[in-house]
Amino acid sequence: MHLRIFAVLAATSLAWAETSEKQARQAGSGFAAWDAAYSQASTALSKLSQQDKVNIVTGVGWNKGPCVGNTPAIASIGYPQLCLQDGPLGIRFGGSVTAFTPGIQAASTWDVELIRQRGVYLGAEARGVGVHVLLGPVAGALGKIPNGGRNWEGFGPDPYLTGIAMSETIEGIQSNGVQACAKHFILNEQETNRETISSVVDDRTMHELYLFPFADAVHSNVASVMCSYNKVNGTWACENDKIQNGLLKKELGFKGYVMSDWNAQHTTNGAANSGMDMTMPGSDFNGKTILWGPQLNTAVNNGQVSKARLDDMAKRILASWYLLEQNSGYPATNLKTNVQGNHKENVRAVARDGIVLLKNDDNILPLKKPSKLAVIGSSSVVNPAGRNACTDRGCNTGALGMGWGSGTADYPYFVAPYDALKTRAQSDGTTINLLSSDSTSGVANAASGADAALVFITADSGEGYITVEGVTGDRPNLDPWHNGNQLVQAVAQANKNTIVVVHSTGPIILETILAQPGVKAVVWAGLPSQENGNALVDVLYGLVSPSGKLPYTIAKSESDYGTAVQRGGTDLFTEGLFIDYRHFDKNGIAPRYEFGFGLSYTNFTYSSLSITSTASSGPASGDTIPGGRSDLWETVATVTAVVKNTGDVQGAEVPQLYISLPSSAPSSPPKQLRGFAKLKLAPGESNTATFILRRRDLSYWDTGRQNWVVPSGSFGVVVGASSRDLRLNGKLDVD
Ligand SMILES: OC[C@H]1O[C@@H](O[C@H]2[C@H](O)[C@@H](O)[C@H](O[C@H]3[C@H](O)[C@@H](O)[C@H](O)O[C@@H]3CO)O[C@@H]2CO)[C@H](O)[C@@H](O)[C@@H]1O
Repeated sequence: MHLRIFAVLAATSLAWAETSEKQARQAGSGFAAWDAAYSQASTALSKLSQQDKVNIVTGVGWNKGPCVGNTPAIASIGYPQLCLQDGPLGIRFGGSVTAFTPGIQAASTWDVELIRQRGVYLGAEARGVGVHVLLGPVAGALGKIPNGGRNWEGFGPDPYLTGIAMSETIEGIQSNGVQACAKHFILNEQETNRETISSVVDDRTMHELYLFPFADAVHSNVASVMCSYNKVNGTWACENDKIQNGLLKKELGFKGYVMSDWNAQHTTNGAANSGMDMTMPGSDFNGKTILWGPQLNTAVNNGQVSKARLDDMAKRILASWYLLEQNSGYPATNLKTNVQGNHKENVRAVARDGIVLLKNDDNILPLKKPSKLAVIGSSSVVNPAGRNACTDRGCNTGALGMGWGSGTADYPYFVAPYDALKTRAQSDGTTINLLSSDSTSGVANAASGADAALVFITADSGEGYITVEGVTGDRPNLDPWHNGNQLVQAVAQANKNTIVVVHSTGPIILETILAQPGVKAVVWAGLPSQENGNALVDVLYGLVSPSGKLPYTIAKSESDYGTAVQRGGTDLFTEGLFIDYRHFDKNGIAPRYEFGFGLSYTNFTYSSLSITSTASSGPASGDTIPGGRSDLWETVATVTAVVKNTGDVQGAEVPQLYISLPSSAPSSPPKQLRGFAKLKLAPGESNTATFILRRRDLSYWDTGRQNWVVPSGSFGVVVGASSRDLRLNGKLDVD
C-alpha cells in the first residue's frame, strides 16, 4: 500500500516530493492498491448514467480545454475535468516549467538514481500545474531504425535498458500522484507513413523486444497506455484485439486504461470491442470524424458495444484516478504555474553524466587552462531568434537540446556551449575566438593558433507533423546537418588539436570526421536540453570524469544497421530479434563505437566474477500480476563483479552484464544485456556490482507453448565495460 500512502503525502506539498525520493522508490510495489482503487471505482460507477460513462471515455476536443487532452467533469462523484498533457520530458506549453533531458540522454547515463529522480521531478511538476495524466514515458519507438524521427523521446533500442528506465520513470512520476502514460503501443518505429503503415512482426520478436519494456511499465503499475497510429499485423493498433485485450490486458495483467493517440481511432465499435478505453482528443482534429461521444451512446443502445464493455472502460479510468489518490486535494489545472524548484540540478546531472567520450587521443581532454580556444559552429550559440522561437522546437537553429514534436517543452532558460565556455574562460584568463557559423570560410582564421579548437555539429529529427529543413520526422541519412563533415575537416586542417562536440537525436556516421588527423577528441554530448553548455564544460574541464555509455551502436556505415525507414505500406520486421548490437554481433559486423561504449579520464579493472543461481528450466507459472506471470519477476540468480578505479582521478564506471542463451534455446542474439550498475569510485577504490537476474531475464518466448521458458543448459555470463569490451566470463548452468 506504499503507493497510496505516498500519494496522500505528496498532495501536501511540492517540496515534500523533492525530498522524499527514497520513499518514492518503493512506490512501484503497490499491486494490492489496484483492488482498493477498483472497489472505489465500482462504487462511483453505480452512481453514473450512461451519458456520464460516455463522457469519461471521450475527450472534449482539441483546443477545447486547458490541456492537449481533456474529458468533462462529473460533479456527482467529484470527478474533475481530467487534464492530459505531454509529455516525456516535461510539461508541453507550460509557462515556467523545467525542460528535462530527453529519454535518450537519461538512458545514456545508465544511472537508475538519476533516471528515478528525473521521473520524480517530472511528476512533481505535472502535479504542480494540475496535470492528471502525463503523456510519457516512451518505449515505442524502441529505436530499431537508427534514423527513426522520435527515437530520442525514448530510451534506446535495448529492451532491457528501456524497461528499467520505463519502470524508474513511471514509479517516479506516479509517486507524486500523477498518472503516467506508457506510449506508443506498439511497433510505431518510424514517422514516415506512420498513420498508414502496417508493422508485421512475429510473435517471439513482439514479446522479447517490443512488448518487453511495456511489461516493465505494467509491472510498475502504469495507469495508462497510449495505442499508436500504425497497424499491427494488418489491424490498427487502437482496434487490435490481439495486442490490447490479448497481450496488454490478459497476458500482462494491465489494470489501467488504453487511450488513443490523437485521432488514432478508426471505428466506433472496433475500438471499443478490441480494448481501447478512451478516445483522444475527441473532436474533428486533423479533419477526422468524432467516433465516440454520441456515436458510442448509440452503439451501446444498439447492443453493438455492450453495457459491460462501457462499464469496463469507465471503471478502468476511474480506478486509475483513485489509484493515484487524485480524488483528494489535487491541484487545479494551471499550466502557467512556476514549478521548477531545483529541478535544473537533475537536468545538469543527466546532461553531464549522459555525455559519452568517444575518442581522446594524447589525453587532450580535460582542458588545462588553455590560453586561446577556438569555438566554431552555429550550434555553439543559442538560436539567434530566441531559445523557443520555433514551436515544439521545430527548427535546428543554434544549439540543440532536444528533437522536435509533441514530446518537447519550452526552455525556461538555455545555456549554450559558448555561454558556459565564456564564463569558464574568464576565470581562467582564456581568450576565445568565436565563429558561430557553419560556413568553412573564416575557419582557418578562427581556428589556427588556438591551443585547441572546439567544433560543434548536430543532427536533428522529430515528429512528422513538422518539417525542418526538408526533414519530415525521420532523418534521410545519418550524416551531420549543416555540412558538419566539411566544417570539421576545415577546422581540423587549421588546428591539430580539434575537439568535435556532437549534439544529436541518434547515431551519425563519424568516418569522415575520424579520418582527420587533427581530430583528437570526439565528445558525444547527445541531447542536454536547457543545461547544454554547463554540462559540457563540467566534462571538458574535468570537473567530472565522463561517465556516459552509448545507448545505441554507432556504425561505420548506415547500411551496417540492417534496418531502414520503409517507404511502402508495410514493414515486415524481417530483422526479427536482431536490431542494433544484436544484429552486429550475429553478423560479425565491426561497429565504430559499440553499444555500451564510453571512455573516462580514469581506468577501471574488473575482477572476482561470482554467479549464484536457483534457476530451473521450464515454462513460467504463477498467477498473472501486473507485468505477467508472477514468477517471471522473481530473482533466480545473482551475479557480482568487483570494479576498481586504477587511475588517479575520481570516476564512474558502468559494468554491464550480458547473457547468452544455451544451445537448447532457438536461435537467439549472441548476447543480451541483462544487468548494469553505475559505480562511483575514488582513485584506488573498489566496489562490487551486484546484478539481480529475474526469471524473465533468462527466458525466451516459446511460440508453441505461448509462454516464457527458461532453457536448460549452460548460459554464458559476461561482464564488461561495453558490449564488445568483455572483461569477465562465466557460466550459469540450468538443468
Ligand atoms: O499531444 C498529444 C499526442 O499527440 C500526438 O501528436 C500530435 C501533436 O500533439 C499535435 O500538436 C499535432 O498537431 C498538428 C497537426 O497534426 C497538424 O495537422 C497541424 O497542421 O498542426 C498541428 C500542430 O499545431 O498533431 C500530432 C499528431 O499528428 C503524438 O503522437 C503523441 O505522442 C502525443 O502525446
